[in-house]
Amino acid sequence: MEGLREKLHKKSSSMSVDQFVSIMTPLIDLEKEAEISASLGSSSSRSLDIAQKKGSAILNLKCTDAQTGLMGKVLLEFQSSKGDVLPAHKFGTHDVVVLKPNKADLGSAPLGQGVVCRLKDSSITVAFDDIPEEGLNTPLRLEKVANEVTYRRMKDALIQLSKGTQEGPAADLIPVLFGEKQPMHSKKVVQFTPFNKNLDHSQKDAISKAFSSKNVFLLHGPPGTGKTTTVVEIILQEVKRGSKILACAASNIAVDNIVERLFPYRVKLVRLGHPARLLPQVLESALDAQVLRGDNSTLANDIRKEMKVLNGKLLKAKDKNTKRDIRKELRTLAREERKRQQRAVTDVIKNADVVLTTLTGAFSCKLEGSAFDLVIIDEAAQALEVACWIALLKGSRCVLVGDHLQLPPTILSVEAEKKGLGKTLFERLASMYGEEVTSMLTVQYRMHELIMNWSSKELYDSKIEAHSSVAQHMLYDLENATKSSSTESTLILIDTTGCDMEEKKDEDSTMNEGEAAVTITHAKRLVESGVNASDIGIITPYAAQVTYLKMMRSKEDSLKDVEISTVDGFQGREKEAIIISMVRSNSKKEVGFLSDRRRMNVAVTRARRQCCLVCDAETVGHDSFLRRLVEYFVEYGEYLSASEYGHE
Ligand SMILES: Nc1ncnc2c1ncn2[C@@H]1O[C@H](COP(=O)(O)OP(=O)(O)OP(=O)(O)O)[C@@H](O)[C@H]1O
Repeated sequence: MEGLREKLHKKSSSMSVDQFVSIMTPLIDLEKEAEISASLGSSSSRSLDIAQKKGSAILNLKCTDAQTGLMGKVLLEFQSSKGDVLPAHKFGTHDVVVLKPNKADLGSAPLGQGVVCRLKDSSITVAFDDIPEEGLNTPLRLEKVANEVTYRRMKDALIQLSKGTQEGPAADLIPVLFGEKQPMHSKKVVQFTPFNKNLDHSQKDAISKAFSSKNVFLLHGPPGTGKTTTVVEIILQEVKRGSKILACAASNIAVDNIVERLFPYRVKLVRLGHPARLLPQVLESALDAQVLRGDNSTLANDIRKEMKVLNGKLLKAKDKNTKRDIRKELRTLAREERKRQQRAVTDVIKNADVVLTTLTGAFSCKLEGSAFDLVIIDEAAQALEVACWIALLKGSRCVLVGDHLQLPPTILSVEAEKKGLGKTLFERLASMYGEEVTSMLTVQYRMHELIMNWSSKELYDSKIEAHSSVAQHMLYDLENATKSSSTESTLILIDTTGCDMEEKKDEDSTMNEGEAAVTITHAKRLVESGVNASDIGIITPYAAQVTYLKMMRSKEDSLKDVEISTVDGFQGREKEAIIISMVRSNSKKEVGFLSDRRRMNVAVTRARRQCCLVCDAETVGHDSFLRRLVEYFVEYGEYLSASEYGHE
């Protein structure tokens, strides 16, 4: 019998479709407004210098390279006119940007619009559909534009959702995801012969549970436990059983990751999406590439050639009747060409067993009318629930993959955040149905067990175990690395308490110069002990500290390949050695958003062999969760005072 507590809990997490649609619709608008005002709207009266400071424009650029690639796209590379590191900015790969002459007014027409496809410290590469006709030899600027398409698609999905309860492929799934009907499973334990012979017991258990679920299954994957490995096996097994699958993730990189891992198994798959957003190694499986290879596409091409000849004849023709006949023929050919093109696209999608795309990409008109037996959503705990619905509406069964104990999606609008836009479907279902629909992966393949144990105890009921291949691995076991005072410990705490290293406010962020110096010194010592700079990551919760650390890194040649990022920006990644700069150090003992358990969970679990925490133990220790973290490092690691790192 279900207890009262469970019932109450379910009730608080469930709401009707109509409630969901009416709560979310205005929140999507709020978030769109927030994104527009964070980027550069044409009506913005702010000056360009402020825009650059805010990171939404990069001024004084020169075009340093032009190449064609990506199925006819033009790739232009830009560098700062002075040739140094680009100023701090908020541009990310896949962002939509416009190119303008540096001096042009804010609201002026752009030379072109494109998608960022590569970012380095000193250059940014953008993919344009066509090469801008002029102006490339003059000083230029790039502006970030809000991606309004995403919001439009989410709102359309909400409209479809409110209509779709009675009809459509997801008609039986929707009531289960809103708590109106119970999830169903087949009683039989499903046996299967794995394609991947190395699967561990928790991965196999999760996969058979996924097979027996008739509507929804949550694959809970704590850091390093092989979520993608498990997703790939689920896809392979489902294809073997004859299912047609839509596999999505919030980010392009996660989608490409699955595509790459499916390649060796020769699955019939197609990847939908803008070529500039795809990894080069998966371009061959892109829809555009497959359409170009199809018979219908060749026919469409022949028709276009014929039309060109007819257009030539039309220009020369004098007689009225001849002209009329040619026009008629052209119209027929144009219709035929369109039909062939569409058929080429439909053929590719119809023949594929697995269609892969981002969640917003699942809205593509190319999938209109397609229904899937299974929708798989990776990174589901990092995606807006509304975005998940774009994909979910196309299937009758779903598998959601993620970890709600890591960071949720970033919400720009404070109000939308407060009103629940950031609450994910994964989290909602996990609290509504719990173990009934969930399996957690429990063997991890990334971290030394000392790094893992803290996270396992604090967040995963001590259920995670380290695989023997990583449980004891040390930094000095890496090729070229030597055993030294810097490499011999798995956990290091460098305490800045009493070292006069106070934090400093910087506009809407916080930084700590003293702590940055200590952090850089530790990175240098690791490199001196033979650790590759590219195996080291420096992460910090604060954007201003990232900028300051990058500036310091630019003065140290040996640290060129050390990656520096916010914690949020490093989710999903890993490095052999991670140095965390916690920044907060103040007499009021304020710790701000450091106290979010999920953020520190992500930070610590990025490290494979060494995790070094640089912090003011007295300030951060004011928060009980952070105090336990510091105490853990003191007990199981090496404790050092920042004063030992001061003068290098
Ligand atoms: N059963 C297994 N046996 C051996 N190695 C495994 C197994 N499962 C996963 N791994 C290894 O663990 C690492 C992480 O796995 P994978 O790439 O599937 O996870 P991910 O989804 O990228 O990461 P995370 O689990 O952190 O989300 C990979 O190097 C993978 O080869």
